[in-house]
Amino acid sequence: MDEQKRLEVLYRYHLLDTLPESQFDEITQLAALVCGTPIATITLIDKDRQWFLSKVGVTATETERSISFCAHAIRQDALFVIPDTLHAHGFSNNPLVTGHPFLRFYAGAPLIADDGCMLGTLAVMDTMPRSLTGQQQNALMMLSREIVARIRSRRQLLGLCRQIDSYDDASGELEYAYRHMRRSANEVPAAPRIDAMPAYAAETAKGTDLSDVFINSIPGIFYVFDQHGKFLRWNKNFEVVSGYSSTEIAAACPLDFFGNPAEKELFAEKIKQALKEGSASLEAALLTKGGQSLPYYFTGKRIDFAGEHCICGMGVDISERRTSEETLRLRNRALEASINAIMITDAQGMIEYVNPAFERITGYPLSAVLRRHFRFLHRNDNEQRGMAAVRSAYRLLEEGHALLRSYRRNGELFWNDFYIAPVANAEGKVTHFIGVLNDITEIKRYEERLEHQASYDGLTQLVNRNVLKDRIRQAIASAQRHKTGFTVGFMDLDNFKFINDSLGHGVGDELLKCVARRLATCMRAHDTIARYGGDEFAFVLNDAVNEENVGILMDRILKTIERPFEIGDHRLFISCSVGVGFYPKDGEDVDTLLKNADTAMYRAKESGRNNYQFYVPSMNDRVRERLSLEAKLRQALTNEEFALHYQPKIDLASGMVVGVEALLRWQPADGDAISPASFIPLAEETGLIVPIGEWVLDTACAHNKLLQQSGLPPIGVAVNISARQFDPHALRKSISQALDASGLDAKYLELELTESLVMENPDEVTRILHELREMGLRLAIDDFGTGYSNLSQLQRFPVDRLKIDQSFVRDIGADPNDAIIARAVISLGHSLGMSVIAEGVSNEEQLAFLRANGCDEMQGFLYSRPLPFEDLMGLLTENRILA
Ligand SMILES: Nc1nc2c(ncn2[C@@H]2O[C@@H]3COP(=O)(O)O[C@H]4[C@@H](O)[C@H](n5cnc6c(=O)[nH]c(N)nc65)O[C@@H]4COP(=O)(O)O[C@H]3[C@H]2O)c(=O)[nH]1
Repeated sequence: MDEQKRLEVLYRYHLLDTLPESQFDEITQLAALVCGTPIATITLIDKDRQWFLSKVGVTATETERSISFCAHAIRQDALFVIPDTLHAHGFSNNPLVTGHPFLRFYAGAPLIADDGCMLGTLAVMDTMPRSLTGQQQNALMMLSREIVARIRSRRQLLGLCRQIDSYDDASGELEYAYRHMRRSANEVPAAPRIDAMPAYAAETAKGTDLSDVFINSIPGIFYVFDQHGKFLRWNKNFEVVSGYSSTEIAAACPLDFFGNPAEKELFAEKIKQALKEGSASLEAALLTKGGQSLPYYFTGKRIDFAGEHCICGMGVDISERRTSEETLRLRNRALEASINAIMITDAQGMIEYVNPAFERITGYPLSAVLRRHFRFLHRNDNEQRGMAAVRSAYRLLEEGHALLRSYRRNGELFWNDFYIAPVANAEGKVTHFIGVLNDITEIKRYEERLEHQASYDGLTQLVNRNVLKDRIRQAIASAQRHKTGFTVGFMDLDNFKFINDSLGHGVGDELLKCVARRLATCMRAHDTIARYGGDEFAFVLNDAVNEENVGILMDRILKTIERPFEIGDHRLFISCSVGVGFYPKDGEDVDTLLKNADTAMYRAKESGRNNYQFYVPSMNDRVRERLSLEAKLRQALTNEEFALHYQPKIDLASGMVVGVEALLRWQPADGDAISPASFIPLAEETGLIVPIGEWVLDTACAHNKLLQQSGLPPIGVAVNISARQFDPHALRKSISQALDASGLDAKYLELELTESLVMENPDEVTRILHELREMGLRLAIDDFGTGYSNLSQLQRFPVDRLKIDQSFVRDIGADPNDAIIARAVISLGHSLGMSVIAEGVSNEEQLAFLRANGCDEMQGFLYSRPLPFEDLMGLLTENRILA
């Protein structure tokens, strides 16, 4: 129907701008009562305004049509409900929502005239979001039809009045009818008094008062009682629920229906309040005839009925509400007590609630986040990956989960394991989302730590061997793609074990860290350096295939590592050996490349350490040899393949043998004798030098004691100690054991330490040498002149003897420099209070030079080669004097 036609119909009813009529007010009061709302109106929709034919809880008589909810409701012939205006499209900004009376709930039942024309609505409204039960909705629709029925009869009455007005000769009967009808149509009806009667006996009220049909359709109990507490009307339900008959109710007073004295008193007060203020409500237990207490919500309004103030009231069974309130209370409590942060947003993501855990985790209290979009938690980090899942959940109204970087109020990042789920209303429409925020920052950090531990070396923070292998794999793939190559290097620190053993693991660890840092300074950002294990490092140089350039880099590494390290009070000197392999020349897979670089590194060690070697295939032959030698060496001790030979030391002044040097010989059972120069370095590298060294000490001490026991004059025996044996604790122990077992006096045992060993870490060595001296031993520095002795350090060493290296002795006659050095060593030793011995003396010329320059002792082929023990005994017995 078009609007013009609708307005014509509306105007024909002559309803607009009329005086209030109690027959309509009664219905609005009932509507408010039935639906439990503070506001109810009968609204007629005029051209530009809505006009209230009757109203409860509203002061205005009309508003503009543009802001009217009813203007929307009349567009449909069913009940029009807005559960929450703030979430209803097109209503959240309505001035009646944002301003007084702040409407949050609206339900309007259309007033449909006979010809289908919409006159307006019967509407109930509330300032809280809510819904209506099915029964309440039915009641509202029924009341709206009742209004239309009354409008219709009102119109008929008005028509009749007009007809009667036109008949001057109206009869007295008609006159009476006219007056009566006029009252009904336009004036407050003179409702006949209803005396104490059963509900269905109040015939006089029918037609002009509430219809029995309506009363009995009201959910819950309904009653009207006068100021004296006398029941005038009630519905059938009241009788059913209370268990009392209509006669009993008629004889009862309202307070009889309460068992609890406090509630009785309260109800009496509420009656007074309703009579005085117009309305009152309360929750109390209704006592049935059977003695049952039923939780009920009572509302009562003052009405003028039967010529006096009465209370028209309803009672609704709230057992279910109580249960759901209890459930709600529990749920609320769970929300409040939850350790997870929980937030409730509307369907657009605007926050409506957050629990205390939310404030604890994010630092934001409820007041700071209310009506803000929850995305503020992600600050500028809104484009992170997890946000797509969250947005899609909101868009598709479904559950979602994402790991998000969220930010606390203080700006700190936290990892948010975020779950959201949609919440639908009674009609199945999604109105809200509930979000659970789990702060998993600690777990995430732990995972990162684990990940880091799985990839990085905890000490140096370099990547570990697993990552190194991955990087090599990547480098191979890239080199294959781009037809290029790269370099793999293996680096091992020389004599690291000595530092670790003598200075402790703390110093050793610090040194490794410093080495890692220095190594990093030599590399480019896209190269990889890894700690391979122990004192081994490995690296991958991407794109580096040129031997010359790589050689320059290797030199730089050697020089960098050579520089002294200041660790605590220690100034440490260390060198390294590096092996290098190129892809694809030296291996096309990870393992081969690493193996060959490792082989080259061993070659560098064999070549005197502190150098680098590029891999060449022949190195593998050497490695194979070395491996087989190592296998044999491991068996040599148990197979008793070692022997000691002794080379006499001669006092140059007397020409007499004053001592011997023990030199190790290895005669494998199934092959030729192997020179110590070949197997001692291998024994050092493999650690076998330790048990072998113990055997040497034991044997040398035992032999020397045997010499003394055979009646020969006591002489000293010198034993070589290599760097790997120089673990102070183990060394002291094996020396004590050897002396104890043999019974040899410590003063007859001399230890020969190489100059390089002594000078590498002079502070530490000085301390150990003092300890050894305290045991009564004698100490000598072997191969003197080959290292770079620091004279001030030398002075501090508690050493008895310097041994001029045989390389200087060999060419004394031929090379003037060697003669100068030999002479310098002699005078240096003497000036420091040490005796000086020359080794490798093989001819008279050398002997003459040494004598002429005041050297104290000599040893060498000139007098005797190293001899098996039995031969030594023969030589000493012979007592041959050096001429
Ligand atoms: N050309 C020549 N050589 C002479 C002459 N007089 C002695 N020699 C050799 O010079 C080396 C001296 O020993 P070293 O410098 O301590 O050098 C030793 C020492 O560093 C090491 N070594 C030998 N035995 C042991 C041992 O029991 N323990 C440890 N740690 N090292 C040992 O092996 C190295 C080599 O020992 P050897 O082969 O026995 O070689 C010995 C000896 O046989 C000579 O007049 N002319």
